[in-house]
Amino acid sequence: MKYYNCLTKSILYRNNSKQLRFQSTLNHDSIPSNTISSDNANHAKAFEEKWNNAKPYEEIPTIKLLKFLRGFLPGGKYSKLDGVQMVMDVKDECGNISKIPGLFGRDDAVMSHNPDDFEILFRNEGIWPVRPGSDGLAYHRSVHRADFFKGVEGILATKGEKWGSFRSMVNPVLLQPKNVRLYLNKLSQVNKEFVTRIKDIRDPHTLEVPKTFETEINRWALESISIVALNKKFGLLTKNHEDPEVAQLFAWLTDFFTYSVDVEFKPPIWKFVKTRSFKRLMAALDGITDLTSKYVNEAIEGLEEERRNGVPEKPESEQSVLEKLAKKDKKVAAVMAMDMLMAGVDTTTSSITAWLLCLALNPEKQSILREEVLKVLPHKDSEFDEAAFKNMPYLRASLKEALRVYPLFIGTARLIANDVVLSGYRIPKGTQVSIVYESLFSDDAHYRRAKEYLPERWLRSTEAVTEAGECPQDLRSSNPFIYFPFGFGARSCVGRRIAELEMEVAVARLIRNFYIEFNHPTDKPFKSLFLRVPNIPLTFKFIDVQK
Ligand code: HEM
Repeated sequence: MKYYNCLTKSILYRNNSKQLRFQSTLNHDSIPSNTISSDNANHAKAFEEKWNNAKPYEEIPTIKLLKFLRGFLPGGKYSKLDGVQMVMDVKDECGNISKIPGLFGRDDAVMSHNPDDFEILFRNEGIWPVRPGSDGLAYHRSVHRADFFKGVEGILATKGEKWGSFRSMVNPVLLQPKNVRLYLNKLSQVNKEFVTRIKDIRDPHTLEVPKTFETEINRWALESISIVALNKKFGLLTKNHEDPEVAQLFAWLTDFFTYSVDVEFKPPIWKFVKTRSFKRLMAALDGITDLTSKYVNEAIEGLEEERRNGVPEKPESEQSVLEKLAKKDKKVAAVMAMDMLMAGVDTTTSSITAWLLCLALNPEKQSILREEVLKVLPHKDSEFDEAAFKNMPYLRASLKEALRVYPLFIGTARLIANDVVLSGYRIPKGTQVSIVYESLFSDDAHYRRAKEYLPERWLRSTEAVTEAGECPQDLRSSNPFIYFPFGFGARSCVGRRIAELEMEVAVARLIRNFYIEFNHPTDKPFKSLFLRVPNIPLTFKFIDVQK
């Protein structure tokens, strides 16, 4: 009986997600035009009614301008809060939808915690969606270092058609699973080195790694992304782990995320007076630009020298993202490689930390994962077979669940491209709307047993997966518009496939080699800068798996 219940729910769930995909790629050309016009007319009428019945924009609960401003002064209530705490404080005061007053020339921003609004926002993000919140980076690239970035400001900082042409060039290289899997073996090599490094640095008695393990994960992350972006090995997990240039790069990346919070979320005084945070942000971005462009130039020169020396072009499977894109446009290739180095270190560091913590704190789930890994990696140093690697549902599910338990970002934002009604209020076209999903992830109203780490939620199984007879569908949210850790739509994370592959290859190798434990307090394991970063010493215990 349980089997049939699960089967039916599974079919319903799949239909639901198919519908979601269909709607998002809806091609009106394939629908008879008379259907479109009558559908459009009905839709317009229904919307007009909804709009007329909605409450005016001005009535959205808000915090009075002066009170809000005072909150940021020394001793004010926001002055000591991090980004997430501030967002939650506003939610406590105003409810599920609120309006953050615009200050110093910045527009008001609407913030919604209501999942019914999320779908409406994404359906109305327009052809070239704009995600606000990168003003500092955009200023750096279009004004401060216009000399360098002129005309090619990169994905993170560009808007409109220019962003569209950039993205359409990099999507086929970065997002196609076929292209990404080409890096499987190279990444596997990095992770064998990671295993050796862990054995070298762990305490021989306690088997715990030092408090500085976060830096080792940073090194793993940069080593992994530079293999993909530049086809370059820094050797950070072997002989070059103390590379001073790379240590400086990590410091600049930390500054980038730290000072971005002040520049993007606090009153933008920097638009009038260059504040200390603004100057430090520009300095960090200057450093990142100069160093990553040095790496990119070295990689391009290396390629050109090979050509000059008559070395035949490498097969697709050997080429880096830089090499593939350079064939289309050299400058785009260089800026994209820089974006990847900027966006691909702290993101994967925090996410793999989250995953390792979840597995360490849930040894029974770790054992299930190890069983699956043993089939694909029968020996500790076995290589990944692509077909077998594709068939690792528990690995994939356990990553998805880790990103639910400890999400990297608390939400995302868009400039809305049409008039819409959100949570019963009229929101005019052009308004900045942030959606915050993080508190929904840990809410039992949306996820049964929300506080528990249950990778089973994300399995496709048609059988009951828990002792209580629950199927995966019971454990997932019935609203498909709640869970999107990599964002949604055309402006979603371009590095998603790479990030997933890097982390999956790493965790499979680590779990094959070690039983992982964490025997220290984990009350607040992450703090919020621009993104979540580890907040505790990552003293994992790595015990060798014997066979
Ligand atoms: C687990 C790791 C990662 C997570 C959870 C993550 C998540 C995200 C999210 C939520 C967004 C915003 C999406 C939206 O607004 O709809 C984003 C954008 C982006 N991510 Fe990632 N990311 C990760 C790793 C990476 C990596 C490794 C790269 C480098 C290749 C990368 C490059 C980017 C870029 C360039 C954008 C901007 C895309 C655009 O605006 O068109 N990310 N990411």
